[in-house]
Amino acid sequence: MSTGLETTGLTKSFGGVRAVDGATVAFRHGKVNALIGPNGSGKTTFFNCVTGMIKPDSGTASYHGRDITGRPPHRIARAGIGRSFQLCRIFPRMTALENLLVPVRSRTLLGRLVSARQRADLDRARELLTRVGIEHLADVQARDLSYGQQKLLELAGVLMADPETVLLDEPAGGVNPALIERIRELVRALNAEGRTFLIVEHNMDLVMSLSDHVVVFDRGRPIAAGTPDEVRNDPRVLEAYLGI
Ligand SMILES: Nc1ncnc2c1ncn2[C@@H]1O[C@H](COP(=O)(O)OP(=O)(O)OP(=O)(O)O)[C@@H](O)[C@H]1O
Repeated sequence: MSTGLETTGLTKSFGGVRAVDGATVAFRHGKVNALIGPNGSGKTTFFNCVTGMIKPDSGTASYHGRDITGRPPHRIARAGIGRSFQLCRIFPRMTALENLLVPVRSRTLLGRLVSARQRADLDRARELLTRVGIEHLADVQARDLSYGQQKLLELAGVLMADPETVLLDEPAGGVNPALIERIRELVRALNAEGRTFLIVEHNMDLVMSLSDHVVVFDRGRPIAAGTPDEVRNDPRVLEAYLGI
């Protein structure tokens, strides 16, 4: 079993609240992993710690055995981890296509000057819009896309950097059933091509149908991990969710 992203004793407090409390987790590399748990159990904070958005107070995060604890987001991205956000991060007045090109272009000055590179980026952006099924919306301003379409655009944006591991924060939240189905198929296909996924999601149907490995958080730390069937039948998980 190959491990990519791992944490040991990861901890982050906000004031008196231990949002992440000594979390030791190993995700399965090459697989679809899900991180689930009740509201406020620390999933997003955990995500933010491993992607460099916030610095943990203590503990470590590593990727393929290399320490990434507290590294800035661009360094972690360069190591091969891409992420989406719970609330879409897009530029509303830019078109869908422009949204995919902005982060790439601004990455290096050289990149901006080399037209062959620009053409390659443009080709890739169009290819990814097609891949997520919104190529017909390439020239539409992002603010005029539906919320689900914006999420697909954000996924395309994450894929622009060609990350080996993709972290998705609530990809199905607020998205209509048809687009949830598309997201499910996309994750399956991208995973079959070798991409690892780590998904924070409340939609249990999506989690259970998509994941190889599910980690359940409660009060800032994992309380169970295993296949969907294993966690579904775990009394600790039922207790955390239902308080029984
Ligand atoms: N920036 C912050 N300042 C203060 N408290 C925070 C901050 N971010 C998170 N928290 C608190 O940390 C705890 C964990 O929150 P977090 O958002 O990580 O949980 P979550 O599992 O992602 O929740 P949800 O499923 O509702 O998105 C909560 O009690 C939350 O109120």
